[in-house]
Amino acid sequence: MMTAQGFDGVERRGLMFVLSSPSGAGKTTLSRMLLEREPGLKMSVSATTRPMRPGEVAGRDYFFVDKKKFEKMVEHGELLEWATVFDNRYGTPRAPVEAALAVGQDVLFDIDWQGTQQLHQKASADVVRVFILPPSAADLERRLHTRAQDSEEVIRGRMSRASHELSHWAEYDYIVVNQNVDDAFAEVQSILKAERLKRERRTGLTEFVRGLQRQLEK
Ligand SMILES: Nc1ncnc2c1ncn2[C@@H]1O[C@H](COP(=O)(O)OP(=O)(O)OP(=O)(O)O)[C@@H](O)[C@H]1O
Ligand SMILES: Nc1nc2c(ncn2[C@@H]2O[C@H](COP(=O)(O)O)[C@@H](O)[C@H]2O)c(=O)[nH]1
Repeated sequence: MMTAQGFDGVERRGLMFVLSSPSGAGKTTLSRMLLEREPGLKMSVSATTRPMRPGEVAGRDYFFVDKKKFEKMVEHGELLEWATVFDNRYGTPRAPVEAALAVGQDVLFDIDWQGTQQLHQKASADVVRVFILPPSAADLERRLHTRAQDSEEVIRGRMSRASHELSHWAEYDYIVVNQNVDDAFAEVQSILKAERLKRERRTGLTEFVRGLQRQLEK
């Protein structure tokens, strides 16, 4: 049983908090804000076969591996989920996620709809799925350009896939439109806080309430 200590001292199961969106809608930005401001949350660092972008750090942003190494990870069952996205392979290393949940941390994922489906099939009760929408197609394209980390060709490819990515919005528990980043962050943070309080994952509630009753009946 994977349990976490809630901030109020009531034990609960750790949760897997997933952000998905079309490329450029703001998952990485919102993830960084969450990690800075939410204690008890750990980022799942994915493995990928895509080339490193300027400014990215191996082991922090991704584990950059070649195709052969990725295939070995799949073969050995080292990935909790994996998918091909924009012609590259991406996958979630299993061990760090299980280790974090075991010591009572929640885990944050920036993964696509295919990975989200796989996680949900494996552990639906512990997965919270949030889909981030851009306010408009023009904003999405502008954001991919201002990020200035991908070639024109890559940006065109991502824009042409955006509509297909969007088509999976209804598979998610929550939808956040990222117009103003502070507003979107506040919404995502509220979702996390509320999900942490859900009765079903607060395994220590029965004991906590019994304790209260004992005190009241003295
Ligand atoms: N609300 C916002 N308003 C304006 N710019 C934003 C907003 N949110 C994020 N951005 C900017 O948009 C760009 C893309 O954001 P980000 O890298 O977070 O997207 P992403 O969804 O993680 O993309 P990818 O899936 O390609 O990794 C970044 O330059 C980021 O600073
Ligand atoms: N199924 C998975 N999808 C992943 C994983 N890590 C990242 N992603 C998604 O890939 C695209 C592109 O990411 P980028 O960093 O190249 O812009 C984006 O939608 C990510 O959410 C993963 O481990 N599994």
